[in-house]
Amino acid sequence: MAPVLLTALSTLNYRNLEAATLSFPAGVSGIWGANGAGKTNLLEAAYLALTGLTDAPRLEVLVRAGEREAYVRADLFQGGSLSVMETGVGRGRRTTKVDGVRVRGQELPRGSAVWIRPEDSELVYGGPALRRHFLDALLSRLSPRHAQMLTRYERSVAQRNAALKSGENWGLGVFDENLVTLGSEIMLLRRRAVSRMSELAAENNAALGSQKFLGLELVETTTPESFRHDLTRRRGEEISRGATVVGPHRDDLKLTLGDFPAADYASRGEARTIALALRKAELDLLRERYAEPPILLIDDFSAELDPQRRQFLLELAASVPQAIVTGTEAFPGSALELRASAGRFLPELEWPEHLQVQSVTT
Ligand SMILES: Nc1ncnc2c1ncn2[C@@H]1O[C@H](COP(=O)(O)OP(=O)(O)OP(=O)(O)O)[C@@H](O)[C@H]1O
Repeated sequence: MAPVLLTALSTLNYRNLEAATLSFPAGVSGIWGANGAGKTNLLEAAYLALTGLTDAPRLEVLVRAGEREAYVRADLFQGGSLSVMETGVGRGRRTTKVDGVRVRGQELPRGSAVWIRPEDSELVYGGPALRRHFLDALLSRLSPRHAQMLTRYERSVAQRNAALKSGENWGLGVFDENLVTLGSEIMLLRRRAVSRMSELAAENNAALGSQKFLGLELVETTTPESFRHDLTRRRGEEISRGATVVGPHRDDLKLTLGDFPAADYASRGEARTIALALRKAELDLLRERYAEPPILLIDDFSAELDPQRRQFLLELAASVPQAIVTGTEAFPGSALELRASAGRFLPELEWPEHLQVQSVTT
């Protein structure tokens, strides 16, 4: 099967990026430049165009200050043909098109990219919500059914919480039915995925040179069998707190390193290794599911000072059909090298002479 490739990325009014279309070859594209040049923004734009996903707290932060709408377009070579995916975002709204036809965001090919970032360490140190989000975002990309269940479950929790807050407790039974049906299925899907993910993450952690075993465990607030009973049992507490206190929306993905919880005991370096092991597990699972490795986006390679993790990233980038890697220095072995400055990305030779880095002779 032909590999999945991002052949071109276009952006307009996207954060600090100058309106442009960049072409990418197969292999590794290295993008380097000073802090604040727009390297992360470029990968974020590529990830949004490819998957429809963004972690931005509000869509309008993606729009260049002073403008009303931003636009990203990915030309994707997949399954032997080219498709054009376009996303437009503005305050609280988004439109997505594939080959000119409007689609819902979930209909984009979600297995097409994995984004590795320095802030992934927060998966270890951050709260349960971050890990739940990691797990559910991945599961939603692996299974449209999970994505659908999750949306409906979250809506049910919100409605139930509103009823609990308003004191309209007579209707809770109807919400409970929905919650138990959807929540139980989510728990089962999560259990299956975590079981495979923990094998892969442990392997990757060892491949990264860690001597300690990385364990992943789903910590559930209830089970499919006892969900209904637990809702009834804790009704008094729920009414006084105005919130649904059991269910998959309160579960955690606990990480242990050796004998200890990683969140409390892992060093910065160990946390970075765990985060990389998790992201690589994400890539492995997407590759297993879609039979094709996703496009790999690696942000700020040069922040990685540890030789073993650097080597791991180098090999990982070389192992997939296409990777785009950013850093403050050139990435070894790139098929394409672009220099970033003030939202512009050009091959070194194409920079106007007065903007080129002067070599200093002593
Ligand atoms: N909506 C926006 N409009 C205009 N500029 C923005 C917007 N959002 C972010 N920026 C600016 O984009 C610039 C580039 O940010 P980016 O995170 O991409 O830099 P970077 O090259 O990855 O830097 P670093 O190496 O420090 O990670 C920042 O200076 C930021 O202020």
